[in-house]
Amino acid sequence: MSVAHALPPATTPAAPVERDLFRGAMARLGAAVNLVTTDGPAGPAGFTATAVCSVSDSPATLLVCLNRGASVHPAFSANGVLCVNVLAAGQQALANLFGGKTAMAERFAAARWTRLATGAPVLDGALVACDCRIAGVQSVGSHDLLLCEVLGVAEPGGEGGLLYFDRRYHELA
Ligand SMILES: NC(=O)c1ccc[n+]([C@@H]2O[C@H](COP(=O)([O-])OP(=O)(O)OC[C@H]3O[C@@H](n4cnc5c(N)ncnc54)[C@H](O)[C@@H]3O)[C@@H](O)[C@H]2O)c1
Ligand SMILES: Cc1cc2c(cc1C)N(C[C@H](O)[C@H](O)[C@H](O)COP(=O)(O)O)c1[nH]c(=O)[nH]c(=O)c1N2
Repeated sequence: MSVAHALPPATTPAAPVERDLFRGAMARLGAAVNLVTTDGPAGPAGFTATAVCSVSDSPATLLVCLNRGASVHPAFSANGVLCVNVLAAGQQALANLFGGKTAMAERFAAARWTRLATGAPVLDGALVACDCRIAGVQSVGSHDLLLCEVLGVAEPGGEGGLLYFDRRYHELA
């Protein structure tokens, strides 16, 4: 039997699905949890992000999706640099702090930080940190897609992974 005969006929939906259906689908797409930080003329800022992925290894490029309505958005635009701190097992409290409506000083006071070349904060105990320059930005719907050139990588000492799946955190050994 050919592959075509094994598949039902295609349909062509007229429009994107509604928001809650989409979010329910995305809740089943597990992802790493990251603190994305910045510093520079607009001062320090940081937020929790799961919408982060690898784009290209030459040049080394990451994608970070940032809601334009987030309080941190102007700081990332003005500073032009960021660090993707991939969280390790046990760092759920930091993920909640940087994902809520908490004041920026309180977010950064909860952990220890160093810096690499760009000056964006590097989280002590992260699994890995990618120090980046924002090389391009494209707006899609509610979010800005930040295309980030990776200028440096550090391993700040964390062990074990942290995933966000089914609206909960899960630790990986
Ligand atoms: N990509 C994002 O912007 C994103 C991702 C995860 C969580 N969040 C924030 O955290 C809150 C709690 O999330 P939850 O997973 O517990 O439940 P939820 O039902 O609000 O979201 C389920 C999933 O949908 C996706 N999602 C949520 N809000 C989105 C948005 N504005 N744009 C694109 N994708 C989105 C994410 O993959 C999320 O894990 C969300 O309401 C949102 O404010 C945002
Ligand atoms: C687990 C999880 C994952 C994400 C988020 C939250 C949480 C809890 N948030 C929301 C984001 O962290 C939040 O909007 C920021 O903290 C900014 O909040 P304020 O606008 O400063 O209150 C988020 N926002 C975003 O723009 N892109 C993303 O990928 C994610 N991912």
